[in-house]
Amino acid sequence: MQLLVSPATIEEAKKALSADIVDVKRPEEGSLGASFPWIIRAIKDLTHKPVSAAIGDFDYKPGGAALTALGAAAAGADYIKIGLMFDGIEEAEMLIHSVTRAVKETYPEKMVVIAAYSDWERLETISPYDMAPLAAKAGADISMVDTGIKDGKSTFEFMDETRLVEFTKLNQKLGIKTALAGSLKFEDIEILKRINPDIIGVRGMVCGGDRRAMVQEELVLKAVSMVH
Ligand SMILES: O=C[C@H](O)COP(=O)(O)O
Repeated sequence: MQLLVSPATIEEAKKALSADIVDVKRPEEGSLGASFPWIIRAIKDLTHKPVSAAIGDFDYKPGGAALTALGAAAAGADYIKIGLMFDGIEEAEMLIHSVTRAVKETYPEKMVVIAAYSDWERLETISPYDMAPLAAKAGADISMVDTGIKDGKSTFEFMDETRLVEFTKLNQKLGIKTALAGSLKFEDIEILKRINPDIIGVRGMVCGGDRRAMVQEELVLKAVSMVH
């Protein structure tokens, strides 16, 4: 299991370099809010670790999503991560295909991460179970869940251990990796190890519990030591 930590600034990224993957995002713009290309590039220049970039909680706009994905890849992101903030299988298929093609045509080695939300029922968006086969079919690399509304409620409040194991196994069967996130806490790490996704993603945990605060280096080190 790898640890992905989401800093919002270059200063925070310097405190997150012990994570396995450094994930650049702009929390003010949403759960998977996109940052600026110059921030992604500057963070990429800080480290040899893989850098991930969130590109937004997207409405059904496949053209905009594809161009944004290519922009994040060109800025240096090794993982390009998009959230599906809409419903509809055909729409999701079109958007996932467009984003994956946009990245892979120019950067076949880069990873495409498709996220659906653990709180999809309250958001009325596509479920992670419906998203996963579409991500696998399009040739994306990682199927992810995160909370779409960041109100302190954790993914575990919407998907219990059984449902997260089901999601992880579905991805394994489809030949795609699994990432889990959404207000995860230190005390969840043992359960997460049992579920055994490929990646867990955190921000609030390493900000002292409040994702609007700053990433703290000692909490990143604590998370790294607990995960590995
Ligand atoms: O990709 C990971 C997310 O940034 C998780 O953020 P959070 O732990 O504050 O919910």
